[in-house]
Amino acid sequence: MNQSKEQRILNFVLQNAVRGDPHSVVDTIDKYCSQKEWAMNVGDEKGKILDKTVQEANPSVALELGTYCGYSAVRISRLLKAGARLLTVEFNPEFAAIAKQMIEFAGVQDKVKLLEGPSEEIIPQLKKKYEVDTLDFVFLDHWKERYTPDTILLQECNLLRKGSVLLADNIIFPGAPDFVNYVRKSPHFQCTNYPSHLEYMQVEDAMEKAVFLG
Ligand SMILES: Cc1ncccc1-c1cc(O)c2nc[nH]c(=O)c2c1
Ligand SMILES: [Mg+2]
Repeated sequence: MNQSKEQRILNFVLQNAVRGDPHSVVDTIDKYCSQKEWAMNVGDEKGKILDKTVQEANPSVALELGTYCGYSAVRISRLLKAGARLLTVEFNPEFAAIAKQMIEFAGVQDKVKLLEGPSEEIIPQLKKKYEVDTLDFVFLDHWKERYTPDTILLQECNLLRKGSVLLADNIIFPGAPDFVNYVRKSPHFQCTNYPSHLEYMQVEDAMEKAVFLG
């Protein structure tokens, strides 16, 4: 039966990237998705905003909602200090299987824990089952309808501390207007907007950073 787009992306990486080199995996996915088949990786332009935000936060424990093929999990984990870890959540089992192989090929499997299931089920398990105290950084890149409920759930589960950094993708396209309204109106968040473009396209998009104030 014919391959999925995600399997074709993985195969291209396995054949063209350097095993154990996260930079080459990220660059190779960008090459494939800009030249051959579009895919919803955060991409290099927004990826540079992600990089700067991660470096600034310098997290010990980071959470990603929406793993997809593992592009941003590899991109984030290559910036983590020794001993720091990334938990990444993926609902779609096909995507999770691809991402697992992508993460292992990149050689970042010791920094990244891939959790398969719905974010609303996994978030309440983070403290007890995954030994998380609080989260230093959260990348929201799963489904726009879940951005606000999951941000509220993170607070209800006491997973945020003063200074925890949330960064959300796709604020303009596909768009997450309720999330933007929620964090910008909330006295508990200090927000910054980063205009950019949809990955691999000349369509406008943006990222929103929301720092938890406690
Ligand atoms: C799929 C798609 N088609 C046209 C325009 C944008 C998208 C798109 C782009 C993204 O970066 C996404 N990130 C996380 N989750 C998504 O569902 C998603 C969808
Ligand atoms: Mg996205």
